[in-house]
Amino acid sequence: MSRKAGTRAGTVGGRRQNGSVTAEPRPWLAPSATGPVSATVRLPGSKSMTARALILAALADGPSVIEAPLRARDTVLMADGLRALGVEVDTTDGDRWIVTPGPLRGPARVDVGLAGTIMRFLPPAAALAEGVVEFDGDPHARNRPLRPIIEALRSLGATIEASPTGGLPLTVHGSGPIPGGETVIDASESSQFVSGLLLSAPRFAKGLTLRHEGPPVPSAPHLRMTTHMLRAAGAVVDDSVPDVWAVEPGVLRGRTWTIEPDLSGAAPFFAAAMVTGGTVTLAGWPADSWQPVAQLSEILTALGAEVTRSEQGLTVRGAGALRGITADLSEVSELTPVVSALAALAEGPSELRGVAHIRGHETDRITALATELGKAGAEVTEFPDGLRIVPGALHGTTFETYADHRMAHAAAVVGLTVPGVNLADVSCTSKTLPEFPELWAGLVARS
Ligand SMILES: O=C(O)C1=C[C@@H](OP(=O)(O)O)[C@@H](O)[C@H](O)C1
Ligand SMILES: C=C(OP(=O)(O)O)C(=O)O
Repeated sequence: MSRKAGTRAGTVGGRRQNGSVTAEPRPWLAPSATGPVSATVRLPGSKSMTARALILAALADGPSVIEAPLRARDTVLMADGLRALGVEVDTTDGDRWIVTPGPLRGPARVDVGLAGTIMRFLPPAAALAEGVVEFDGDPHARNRPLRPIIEALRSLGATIEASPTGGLPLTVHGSGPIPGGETVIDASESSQFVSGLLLSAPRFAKGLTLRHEGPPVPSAPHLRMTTHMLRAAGAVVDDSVPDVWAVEPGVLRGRTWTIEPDLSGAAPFFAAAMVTGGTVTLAGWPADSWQPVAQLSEILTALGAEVTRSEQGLTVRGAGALRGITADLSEVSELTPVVSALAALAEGPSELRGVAHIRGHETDRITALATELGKAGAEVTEFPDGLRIVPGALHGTTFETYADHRMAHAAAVVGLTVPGVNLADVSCTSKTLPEFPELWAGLVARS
């Protein structure tokens, strides 16, 4: 599995649906392992880092290069959205994207697909443009929370028409950079509200002082990724006061971004080592990462894995049976589906809490996991903010994926040791790793 092959095979094609491009449903039988899986995997770049690099490059004072980007539906649609706004994004070389900023302008139409990063990171950039910019996406994208960031943008000077629910479809009426200044937001439904505002804030006339008020903001490591990358682009950011972020108005510098392999995308591959008692190494892992590797290691270790870092990369070794865990996953909520799959295969019960907001992810992940793992034979109780999972004698089933890539990853993990797990549609993996079915089959073939 070369990183090159991984980045090259990205496809985003398919039938048009509600103005968006989605793939044809693709039923898929999850392959079962015949023994321990032992492999070194090379995965494409982080979705979150690629999205941030694209925005920061588009708002910079000169060209930028994005090395080892993720080429998947979320990042391809982000690049398309920036192009629609007047930014040149050359993706001809899949390993080295070149972004050349230009004056941001409408009229433009942006298809957000089902990407939280696009629907929350691009409207603030559109508020810097001259002209009308329209946003819409997949049917479920209209249900994902957006109101708090739209209201914050309005209070900072933007003119935005939104649907009656406060979300998509929406239209930004731009007349050049908005004033910016101070505002308050409740970002408990998504850290991306904060990240989206901060990324464009250096270009607001007065910068931004943003204060969060409400239940805790989830996904703290993603907020740190945002402030790290802003500073790396030359922005002056103060996050010394909890729940307050101040960004000075100023110039963002064009630069070379090197994107780390996607840690969340690696989670199912690590899970494969754990479920089969094998070893999986993620190659190309940097010594100093901007992704939440400490949190991932802690959770996988609690479940019974051994996690080590070496020159070869980040290695997860299945060290025998899986243990049930009690964990607060709020910092790494996007891992909930794969961790739930591991919990369903563990020796004892697990309780995963602190993730109420994942009901607003690609699907309501709490209900979806309860339903599908329940169908496979686990005893699952839903809480408003999580799940209790009691493993049972699991059996094959048709596993719905709800257009959610991470539901597909969870099903694939269960299928390693449970024959007959049929995914109703694996095409949703194109969101962040279009080559997932082939990479997974190659991995399992090595068991
Ligand atoms: O900023 C980002 O790149 C992300 C932040 C998180 O969003 P939430 O805070 O909505 O969970 C995470 O779950 C998502 O996959 C990516
Ligand atoms: C929550 C996720 O994505 P998004 O960026 O669309 O919110 C995810 O990838 O798990």
